[in-house]
Amino acid sequence: MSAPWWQWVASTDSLTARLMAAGKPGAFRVRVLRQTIGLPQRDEALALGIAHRRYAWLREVALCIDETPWVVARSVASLHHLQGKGLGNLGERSLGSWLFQKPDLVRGPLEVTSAAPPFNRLTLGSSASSLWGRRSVFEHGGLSLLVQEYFLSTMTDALSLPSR
Ligand SMILES: C=C(O[C@@H]1C=C(C(=O)O)C=C[C@H]1O)C(=O)O
Repeated sequence: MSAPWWQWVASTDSLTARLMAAGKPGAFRVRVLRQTIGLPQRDEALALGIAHRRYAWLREVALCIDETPWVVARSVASLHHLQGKGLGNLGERSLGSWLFQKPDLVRGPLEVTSAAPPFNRLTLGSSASSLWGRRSVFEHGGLSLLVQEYFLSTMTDALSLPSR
């Protein structure tokens, strides 16, 4: 991975904050693609240590600058953990803004992939392709939340980043 991409992919602070800083003021927006109760994929359940045939909270978003998706993300949490956390009302507010306010927040190790997002609808039907993906588990107040983020080729063009 090139050094400029490493700066993005290996960062452990809020990606929302980084994207806001990289775009023009006010240009950042979370577009919710899907938020639902559904079955996690097997690898997601494994990463969270939950049963993969148990329903979970799933949220898929595009993180956009000027309406162009730069990152697509899918987050997964067990329903049991979610109770009383108020995540259902998040809407188009960023999960990152919510998470990074928690004083007890712990982020597990990052796993990185060059594979495309395994969730089809996140390709958005656009010509953007995913260059790097990563995931980690956030822990806060008994909640374990798997956040998977895929960095799109649109960022390469907009920020003059290397091809990988
Ligand atoms: C985890 C963060 O939150 C971002 C916001 C998300 C959302 O609103 O669903 C999903 C993934 C993120 O990249 C972050 O800002 O670091």
